[in-house]
Amino acid sequence: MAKKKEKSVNVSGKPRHSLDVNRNNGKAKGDKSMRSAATVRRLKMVNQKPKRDRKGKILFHDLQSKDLPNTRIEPDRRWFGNTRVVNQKELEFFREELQSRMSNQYNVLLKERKLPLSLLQDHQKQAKAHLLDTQPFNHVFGPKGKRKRPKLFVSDYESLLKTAGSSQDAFEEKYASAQLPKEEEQDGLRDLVRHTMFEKGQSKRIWGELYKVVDSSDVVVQVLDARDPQGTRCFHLEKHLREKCMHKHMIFLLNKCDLVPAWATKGWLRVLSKEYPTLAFHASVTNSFGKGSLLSVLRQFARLKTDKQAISVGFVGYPNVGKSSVINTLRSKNVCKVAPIPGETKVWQYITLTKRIFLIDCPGVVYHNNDSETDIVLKGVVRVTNLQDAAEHIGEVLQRVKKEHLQRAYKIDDWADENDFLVQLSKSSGKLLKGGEPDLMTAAKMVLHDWQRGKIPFFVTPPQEGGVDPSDPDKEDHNEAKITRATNLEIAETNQDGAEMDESGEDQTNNEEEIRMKSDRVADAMKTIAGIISSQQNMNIPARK
Ligand SMILES: Nc1nc2c(ncn2[C@@H]2O[C@H](COP(=O)(O)OP(=O)(O)OP(=O)(O)O)[C@@H](O)[C@H]2O)c(=O)[nH]1
Repeated sequence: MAKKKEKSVNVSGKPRHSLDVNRNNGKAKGDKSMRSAATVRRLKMVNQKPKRDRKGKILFHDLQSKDLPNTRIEPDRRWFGNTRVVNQKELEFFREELQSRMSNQYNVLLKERKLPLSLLQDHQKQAKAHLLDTQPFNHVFGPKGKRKRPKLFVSDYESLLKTAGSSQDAFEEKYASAQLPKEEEQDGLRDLVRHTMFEKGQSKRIWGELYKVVDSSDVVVQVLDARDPQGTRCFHLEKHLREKCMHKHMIFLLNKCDLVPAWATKGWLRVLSKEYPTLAFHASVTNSFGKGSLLSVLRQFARLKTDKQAISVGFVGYPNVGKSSVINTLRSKNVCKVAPIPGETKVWQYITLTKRIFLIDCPGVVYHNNDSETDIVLKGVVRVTNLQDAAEHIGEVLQRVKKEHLQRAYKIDDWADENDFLVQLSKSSGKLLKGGEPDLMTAAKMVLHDWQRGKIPFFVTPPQEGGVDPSDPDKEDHNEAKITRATNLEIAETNQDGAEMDESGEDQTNNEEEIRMKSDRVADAMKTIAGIISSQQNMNIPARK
């Protein structure tokens, strides 16, 4: 039997090799004279040596797999849920495109929360040097990186310390000399006068009211005085809205356009429309101008916010520019208190215009700037009755207003200086003190009152564009094309990404459909607004003759 068995395994009849795993076939299990299969395998493993080249570098090793598994795993966007993987080029393109879209006031971002806006903002927030802002990606990180070493201008630590010390001394010297005159100027009395009289509309309470109104509004209407639109603008608020509340819309309303010539109003409309949609307005319950246009614009904004039951429209601006008057005009009745003195509106108030539009009146806010006391008085921020040195500001009035207007308004032919003007005025108007002395203070207040109420014609001329004389009505057409181009609307098509991200086919189609409808609606609304704005410029604007 043993012979038979041997034949079946070892056909050749030769003794088996000591490294043959089947060598002990047929032996009893406990027989230790032969290597077990496990021992043979272990020994084989130990004896396996790698093949090396002449320099000793391993060419291959039996224990090492010849086809190395690919340990790099391809990124798959599905791991991250609703995200996309983009390369650096695409990212840069996205940033530039979105930045340019957002800087245009005539664009509206739909589904803003679905856009990775942090990609835009985060990189600005980073305290590091913004290398990629100044150089393309390939020049900074790519294989052909061209980054230069910083120029330190010092060779060792000691000289670095020395340079730092001397530059600090130079800075302190410069800073101290810059501070000195300010400290000298600050005498307590002057400060007190400035505080009580000229800081109206700047209190914390008033700013609180402004932010309450801005926070509650979907559309912010900045009411500007047509006589000095740039002087009554709040750049601070505009920046705040641009940076922090991009979903809110802002429009400019050039009120009191009846006090300036039509060409000046049209000029300002052209200039300001490039930044925000701008409308001309004359507030009056019985005989207004621009009411229809403003109502249509507000209705278009209401159309944009279909997700809301109603929109709120906040009216903000300098004191006395006519915010309350505009609201009264829209409602065609006196719902807000109006007065020819600044600071009449004390707190914000809600007024219902239609079922879908609420209006909010805001107290007048004065924005921090470098205005002199006379500028503040002439912007109508201060109540003239409270002025203690009204005559001081008359010189500026005489400078700003054309002589013929003053001659016509006060029936004075000529004057040497402001004092002479006031003396003549007080005599002709009977403003005399005891003993027949001219009451210069009362005469000066009379002039300032007339200025604030628009009885003395004055306005700031709009900047000229491309050498066109703004006072020349024949040349107005040159600018017409420009404004139409400026108001040409583009809609940010950034929502495509949102649609792409949806995995399920049906949802995606619904979403795309919804987005397309919304885009169409936004495009329609914005086009209508642009149409209203450009058509207003062709209307007969009520104007001072
Ligand atoms: N000529 C003219 N005067 C206007 C116009 N709009 C307002 N006014 C006058 O400007 C003055 C101030 O108007 P208000 O509506 O009280 O101004 P406000 O901005 O609400 O003022 P505050 O209460 O200080 O915020 C009033 O005497 C109005 O009659 C306008 O379009 N044309």
